[in-house]
Amino acid sequence: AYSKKKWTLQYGAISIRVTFMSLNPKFPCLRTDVMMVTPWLAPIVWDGSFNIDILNAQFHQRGVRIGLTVFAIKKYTVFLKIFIETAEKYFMVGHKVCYYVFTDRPQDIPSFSLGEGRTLNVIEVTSYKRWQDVTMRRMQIISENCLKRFIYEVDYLVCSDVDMMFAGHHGVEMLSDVFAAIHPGFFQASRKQFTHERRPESQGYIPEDEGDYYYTGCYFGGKVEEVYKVANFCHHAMMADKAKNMEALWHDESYLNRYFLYYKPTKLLSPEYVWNNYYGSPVYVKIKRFLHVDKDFEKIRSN
Ligand SMILES: CC(=O)N[C@H]1[C@@H](OP(=O)(O)OP(=O)(O)OC[C@H]2O[C@@H](n3ccc(=O)[nH]c3=O)[C@H](O)[C@@H]2O)O[C@H](CO)[C@H](O)[C@@H]1O
Ligand SMILES: [Mn+2]
Repeated sequence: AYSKKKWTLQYGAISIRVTFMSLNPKFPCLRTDVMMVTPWLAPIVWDGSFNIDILNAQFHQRGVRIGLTVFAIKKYTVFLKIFIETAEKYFMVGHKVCYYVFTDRPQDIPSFSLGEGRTLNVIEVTSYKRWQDVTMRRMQIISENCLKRFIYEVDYLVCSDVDMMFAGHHGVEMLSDVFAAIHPGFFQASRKQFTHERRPESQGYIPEDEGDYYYTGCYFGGKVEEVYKVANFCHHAMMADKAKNMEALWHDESYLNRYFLYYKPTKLLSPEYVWNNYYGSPVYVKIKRFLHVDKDFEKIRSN
């Protein structure tokens, strides 16, 4: 049942020919067309790389509680309905889930009928005039709530953009001490093409010859203690730049990438977990689990 095969692994511009013993086809937990592990041995989650029954049993045994944070500030409240409705269908089904909806318009949040073991908390926050500040200040609010609330209520946190809809399974295979998702526009890109912040004066700075992957700012998470460290770092980096009248190229996403360069994620999510139809349908992405909802930027970001 076992045979020797030659496979090619791709890491940025480097491709390596390797010989593997092929695994029992009944447990095909290996993909040979994509990179499945980082050079620091963190798994990269792709369809076909895990057995969900084993994982569910493990997480149920621990009675794990998962928080999902999402911000719906100003006009972005319109995205919430489809976000929550599709999360009910696909996000951590069968586990204990706590949604945390941060908004400046609590009266505009509809009520949802939720599955068993799932709750939704609406938390009122103040808004900012510039959309860039709205997106960046999420880090401050997340870090503060880690200490005030999340640490007492959940084990893991998943932090997401709201202009998204779930379209496929998002389960406990995602969870790890600290995880990040590869941005769908950059999983085949080389280091040179990553749109990191390149000004050395910025706290988001990543030198040209560094940077492992380009991570999206719209989806990350981990244990509450770890998410606290991520969010706290990003918020302080942003404030230090602000004091110098600077703002990193892609806002919170740039600071997040800087954090993960020196404090590597323990698990990576493939772009299946944050797809955007703008990038078409490459063969590697066999399932699009999470999709950007199209938006009229000018309309939705205007005050
Ligand atoms: C897929 C991806 O890489 N997403 C990132 C990208 O997103 P986008 O260009 O998709 O940014 P966006 O407009 O979705 O803003 C990020 C998030 O902030 C919240 N929001 C923003 C404005 C507002 O008026 N009200 C409000 O609630 C909302 O949760 C939204 O989803 O760039 C942003 C910063 O430039 C963030 O890093 C996003 O995470
Ligand atoms: Mn978004």
